[in-house]
Amino acid sequence: MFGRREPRPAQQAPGEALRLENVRRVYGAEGNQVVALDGVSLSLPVGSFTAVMGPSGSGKSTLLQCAAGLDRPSGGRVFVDGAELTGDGEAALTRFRRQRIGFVFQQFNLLPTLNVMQNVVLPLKLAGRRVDKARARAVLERVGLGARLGHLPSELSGGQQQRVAIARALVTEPRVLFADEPTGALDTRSARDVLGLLQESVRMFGQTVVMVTHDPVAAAHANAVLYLADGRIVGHQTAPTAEAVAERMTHLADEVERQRTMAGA
Ligand SMILES: Nc1ncnc2c1ncn2[C@@H]1O[C@H](COP(=O)(O)OP(=O)(O)OP(=O)(O)O)[C@@H](O)[C@H]1O
Repeated sequence: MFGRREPRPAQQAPGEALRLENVRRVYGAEGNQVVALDGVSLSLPVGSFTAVMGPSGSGKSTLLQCAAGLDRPSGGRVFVDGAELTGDGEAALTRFRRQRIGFVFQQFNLLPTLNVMQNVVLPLKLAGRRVDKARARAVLERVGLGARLGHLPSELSGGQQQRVAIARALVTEPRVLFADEPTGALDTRSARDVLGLLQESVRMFGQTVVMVTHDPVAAAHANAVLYLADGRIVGHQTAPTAEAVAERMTHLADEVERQRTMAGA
């Protein structure tokens, strides 16, 4: 449970980057509750690239936020690289996040008054870590922005801004990189670049990536797809193709609709 004070020994299998045990998230007060996650358990190996898909409202963002320590589950446990996201209050959770988690948002979330280099080294500063500018520059070169270090976010395209956001997440060498609709605000070509970068970080650097997406083409860049419906994992697919993902999503939407109709009948 969150709120546990005693550190616990690692519960995970070797090579496991992320583990969720029966995670629940219930929003709202008694009598007016929404069950966003209804007992989700999963285990993802180091170096895996997983896409999370499901109909709107199925709990994808909630899953990502709970796994990344941005939100607290109502029940269940989350382990990142063997360590439990313990709940000694917000400060401990924030520290955990800064040390172990990278997060990429749909809307980039760069600080507008800081230039590219300053944005990228910010997480190191916040974590009280040594700011290694040479390393930050190397990461920015890797994402193709080595020549834009002094530019403000407003001077970059959406795709470039997202690549800065990815560099900012990678510079801390996170155990898991979470991305919530990272290509949702991008044109097709920029989206392809960003997905290529995520793939490269997995293939070349053994990064573990978990990405929420609505787009079957984006999901096909992952090694596996997890399907959510009504807060539960209802399917898993390896080596996905865009066509297979689109077909599965169509069936899933039909099935959810059918079950909701039956529940309301
Ligand atoms: N802060 C909140 N308060 C109350 N209910 C919430 C809150 N956040 C999410 N929910 C509800 O929890 C459920 C899951 O939401 P979530 O945003 O995780 O779904 P999603 O699959 O990411 O949806 P989408 O694809 O539309 O972004 C939904 O029914 C949503 O209305």
